Amino acid sequence: QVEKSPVAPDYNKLQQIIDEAYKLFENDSAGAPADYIPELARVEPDLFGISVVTVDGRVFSAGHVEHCFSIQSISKVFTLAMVMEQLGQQAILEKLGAEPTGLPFNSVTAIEQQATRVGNPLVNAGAIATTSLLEGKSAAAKWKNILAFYSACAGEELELLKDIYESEAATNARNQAIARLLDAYGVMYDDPEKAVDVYTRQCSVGITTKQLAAMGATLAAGGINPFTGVEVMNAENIPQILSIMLSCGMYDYSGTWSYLTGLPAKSGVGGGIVAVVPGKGAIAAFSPRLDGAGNSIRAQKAIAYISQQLNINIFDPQSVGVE
Ligand SMILES: NC(=O)CC[C@H](N)C(=O)O
Repeated sequence: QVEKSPVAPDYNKLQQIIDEAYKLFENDSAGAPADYIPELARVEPDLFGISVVTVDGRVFSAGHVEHCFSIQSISKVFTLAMVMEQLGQQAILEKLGAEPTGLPFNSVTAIEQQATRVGNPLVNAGAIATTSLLEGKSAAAKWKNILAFYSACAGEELELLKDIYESEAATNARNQAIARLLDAYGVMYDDPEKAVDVYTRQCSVGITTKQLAAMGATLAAGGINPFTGVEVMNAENIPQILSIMLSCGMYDYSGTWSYLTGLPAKSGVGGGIVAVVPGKGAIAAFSPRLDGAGNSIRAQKAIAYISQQLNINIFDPQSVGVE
């Protein structure tokens, strides 16, 4: 039986584990970058970065952590946080739901099957519906609020990656079809075209692994950004947000991910993944090559390795993190 004591975390060991994860998976070239968005297919596939940000604002990194990549589906978590704040937890459950679809993130079949049509806010249908629920006078006002909120969560000013946005906007017929189908079912709460445009913009926000880890650490810290100390979201909503991340955040691989890591996480087809360790911090990783579900392969492996080495798993009553 290993003795666990509430001693100060060993930050040297944490850095060492991150370096090990980088070295272990550095030469792993399995998978392929997303190519249904032309600009994503042009990203350098060998990029690989890992960052950990703690709730008290310490940063630990390895690899290409300066590279700015598109946040993609990870944005869905933060727009959900905004809408939950505006409409409350019950409205999220009723209008969007919290059920994993068990189907790919852009599934139309899921819309036909799910009671709420969208299933949950972390698949494309649910995320476009979430964006359509956002309060705001115009699409431009909603987008401005989204960018400001994401920036507050990162603790730094974030920007739109124009090339990604234009490329995705020119090829997002499927998301437009999803929005129109939701409209036909009465679960689209703004003009479908405008909602898809705002959604496409939110997916095209550029972030580094450090900024992504800071966004996750804000969730871990009860809504307080660890760098700025600003309270950016309501702490009361965070258990519900993390619950949806755990059951739906890794697309139709969420069950296996939960089984392997016991950590709420969210991935994006840009190659980023962030895993949240409540009360402690967040682990973010980025690498463009994806598996069949759309999750970055090296980012998954790095986060799983780090969390296992640190003995962090929300279902483990002994889990105390770094010792
Ligand atoms: N899984 C993802 O990251 C998908 C996001 C992407 N913008 C899309 O709508 O297809």
